[in-house]
Amino acid sequence: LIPNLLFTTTSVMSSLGPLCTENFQNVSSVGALRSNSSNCGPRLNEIEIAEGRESSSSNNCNEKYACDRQQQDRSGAGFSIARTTCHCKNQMVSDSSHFSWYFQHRQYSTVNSVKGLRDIGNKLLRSMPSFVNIVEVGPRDGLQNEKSIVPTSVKIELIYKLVATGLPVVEATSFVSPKWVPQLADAKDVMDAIRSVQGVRFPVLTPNLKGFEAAIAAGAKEIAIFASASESFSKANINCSIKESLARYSDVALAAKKLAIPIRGYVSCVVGCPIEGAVPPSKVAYVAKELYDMGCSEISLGDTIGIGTPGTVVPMLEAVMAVAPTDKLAVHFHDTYGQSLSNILISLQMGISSVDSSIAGLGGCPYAKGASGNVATEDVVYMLNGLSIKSNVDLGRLLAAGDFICKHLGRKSGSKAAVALSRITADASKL
Ligand SMILES: CC(C)(COP(=O)([O-])OP(=O)([O-])OC[C@H]1O[C@@H](n2cnc3c(N)ncnc32)[C@H](O)[C@@H]1OP(=O)([O-])[O-])[C@@H](O)C(=O)NCCC(=O)NCCSC(=O)C[C@@](C)(O)CC(=O)[O-]
Repeated sequence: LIPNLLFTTTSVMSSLGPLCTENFQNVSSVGALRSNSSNCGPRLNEIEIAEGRESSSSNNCNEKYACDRQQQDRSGAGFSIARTTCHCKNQMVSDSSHFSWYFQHRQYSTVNSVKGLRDIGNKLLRSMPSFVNIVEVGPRDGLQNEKSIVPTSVKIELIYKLVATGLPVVEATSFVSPKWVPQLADAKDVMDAIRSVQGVRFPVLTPNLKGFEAAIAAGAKEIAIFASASESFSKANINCSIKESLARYSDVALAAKKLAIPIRGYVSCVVGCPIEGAVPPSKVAYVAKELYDMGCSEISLGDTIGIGTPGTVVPMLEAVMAVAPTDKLAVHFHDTYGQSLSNILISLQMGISSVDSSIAGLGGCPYAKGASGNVATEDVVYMLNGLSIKSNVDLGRLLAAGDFICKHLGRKSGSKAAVALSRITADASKL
């Protein structure tokens, strides 16, 4: 391996200006765009490979960088990697506020500059939050649709691995009818195993008082209730009308309040329903307001079948923001049409700072035929890092968690970032 080798992964933002390397087709980092002035370094948010060395933070490394561009490589899948050899007195630059990870004895880190982002004269980017709270839904939403029952021990290990990434919230399981969702029939055992884990919130889904009581008995400290903006989906998912569901949830909310248990509320089918088609924003706003008035501390807006685009998400968010405070809202996108990251980006631009996602893009609702997985947590973190938005989640550890569950399920990761990063690592090991 060549020492001091720097790899840069990038995604298209070419309209923001030329880079110091010719024909750079992809640039993922706003910071990188800013920093790529004529002297070529240091790039911000680059993925660095510094074999066997600790990355160190250095503010004055900029002047000490000598940057010899070597070549641009194009892998089979059209993914381009610019290979650049950089020499820096203090070795690779790393911002300790960003992630680093270890893989095959090399250290990877992204370098990013919050200041860089602030300096950007682009009001769309400036309007975004500086921190995003990621709600990991993999162990629940991700696994609930799996045909073969995943052993409880695997679910527990997955949760431990997710906790180790720094994720602040991991939706652990559901206390729903095992006749409806057999995969999560082991909810009590999962909760037993994570009872003593501190510092992470583990909300669980409760569809009624029976589920609430079981969840509390199992040690749940936070619950989630889930209504729909579509009548037909409400019937298919929880066997009652929207009105009946809200009455049920009102009882659950009351019981939760008595125990000071925080409640997360979901609205599903926020842009479309697998049975009814388009769902008007006013219906979403109605259900969101009901949940807000019940005392939900956060309301997650779910594009259950992943058909939304920024064109449909914006009016939906506008309608909901008119009835509930923006800081109480989260977004929950499935990636059926590959729109989830653009939908998240526009949501961030509208002031949302809480995003649901699922490790390796696992997921799908058993009662929403054809819906694909949730947006992958790895992809969300990769994008946030590129935007200099903190999440305190370690991408390397996420990759390990995704790898673990994908191996168990015997399938490829649904995260594009995870697949691409594993390819880079494979390339690097050949050098
Ligand atoms: C709501 C019910 C229970 C109504 O189901 P039901 O059949 O109308 O309920 P029931 O009261 O007639 O009870 C039927 C049986 O279930 C039992 N039961 C009843 N409640 C519970 C409970 N809590 N826990 C365990 N068992 C329960 C109950 O005791 C009874 O058992 P039996 O007497 O026949 O032996 C059912 O429809 C259900 O569990 N649905 C959950 C479906 C589900 O989990 N779907 C996936 C959620 S994903 C989602 O909603 C979208 C989201 C959140 O991810 C966001 C997005 O992507 O948009």
